[in-house]
Amino acid sequence: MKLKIALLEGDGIGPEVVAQAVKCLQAVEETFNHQFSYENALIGAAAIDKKGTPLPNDTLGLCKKSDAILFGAIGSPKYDDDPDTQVRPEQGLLRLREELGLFANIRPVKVFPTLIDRSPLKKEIINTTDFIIYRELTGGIYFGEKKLSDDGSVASDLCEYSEKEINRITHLAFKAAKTRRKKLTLVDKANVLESSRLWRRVVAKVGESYPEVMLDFLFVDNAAMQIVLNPSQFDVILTENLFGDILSDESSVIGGSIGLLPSASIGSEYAMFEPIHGSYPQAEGKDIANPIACIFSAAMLLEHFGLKEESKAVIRAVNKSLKNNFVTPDLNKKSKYGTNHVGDFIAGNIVDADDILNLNDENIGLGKSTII
Ligand SMILES: NC(=O)c1ccc[n+]([C@@H]2O[C@H](COP(=O)([O-])OP(=O)(O)OC[C@H]3O[C@@H](n4cnc5c(N)ncnc54)[C@H](O)[C@@H]3O)[C@@H](O)[C@H]2O)c1
Ligand SMILES: CC(C)[C@H](C(=O)O)[C@@H](O)C(=O)O
Ligand SMILES: [Mg+2]
Repeated sequence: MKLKIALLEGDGIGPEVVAQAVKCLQAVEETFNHQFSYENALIGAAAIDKKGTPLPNDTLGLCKKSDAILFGAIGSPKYDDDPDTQVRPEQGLLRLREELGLFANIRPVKVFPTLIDRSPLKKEIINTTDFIIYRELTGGIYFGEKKLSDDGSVASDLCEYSEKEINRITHLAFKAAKTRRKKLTLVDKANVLESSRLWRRVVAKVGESYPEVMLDFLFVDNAAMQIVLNPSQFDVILTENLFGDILSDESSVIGGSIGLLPSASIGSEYAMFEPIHGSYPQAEGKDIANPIACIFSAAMLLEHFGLKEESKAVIRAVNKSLKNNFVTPDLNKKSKYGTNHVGDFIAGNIVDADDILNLNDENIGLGKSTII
């Protein structure tokens, strides 16, 4: 297959983790005889520094003419520490999601058996965790009107949702639940927020078309507790933009590191693949960032294009690195392996299943049916 992939490395550890994911994609090309082409473009603080804007037009243009986008991370302390700055790296990512209509952000959360002792949570609580968060990505408080009074003493961010926005992601989440354990939990704050009450009405209505899926509702404060108390109760979590952002970082604790969690941002025309973590500026240039979230994002990219064996081969190679303790320091403080070594190991172990004897593939995958 031929694929044109836009690489948006961004800031901080972004370029380092994207480089490892590209090594893996190149290994997939060789092993499975595909032809992927890669083109880089600027985004975030790197784009502000060079072009004065966090999403230059040529970056957006490249994304629109590519088959898929692989994104690293954006953000820099230079902007985080200055609340008065008008131009911020994060605006680049948000505008990109909006311009490309990437309304569904799919974040699988799974515990890898080899890492079970790395989690700060007890083994018996986390060992059967396998859920997936469907986070609405182009609406809500992120995109509502922002106001600051003239004297700067009052500020507001509007949280607005339309039936249409809720409908389209809800259908995707129900379809995913149908192929999994057939349970969908809507996380909201319907006891307080009008927008959450609209979510409940719309989701309940859409649910009538998916009678085989059990639908339940959870308030977000309770959900934040349940995720660490009893994560295996969840199958598909559907939620709005801000709640999904927060709950997914929380969920990453279950698996042992945020450096493991990938995501796919999907719309009706475009698809982008992005780790859930940020630019981790403290680690920039130190060769310590975990590249697996970005490598798994590349695996989701492959799965998105129906390259299932290829995606599995990447995940199998990651599993091998975890099993052999070939990991970055976030997973083992004493580890002497860095971002590059781990990336090389994983890329070097991407093989076609046909070439493996006694293949035990039971535990391969980022969980049940991550992409639909
Ligand atoms: N999608 C994105 O690009 C994205 C996501 C979140 C935050 N950000 C931005 O990133 C910057 C830093 O934000 P932050 O510190 O709140 O979040 P962060 O995700 O960058 O880092 C938080 C912590 O998570 C851990 N971590 C993150 N990525 C890791 C990796 N690959 N390997 C090992 N450990 C990892 C580190 O302990 C780190 O201190 C900010 O400017 C923020 O706006 C960007
Ligand atoms: C950087 C920020 C805009 C972004 C978000 O809040 O969506 C990040 O936290 C994420 O999870 O991708
Ligand atoms: Mg986030």
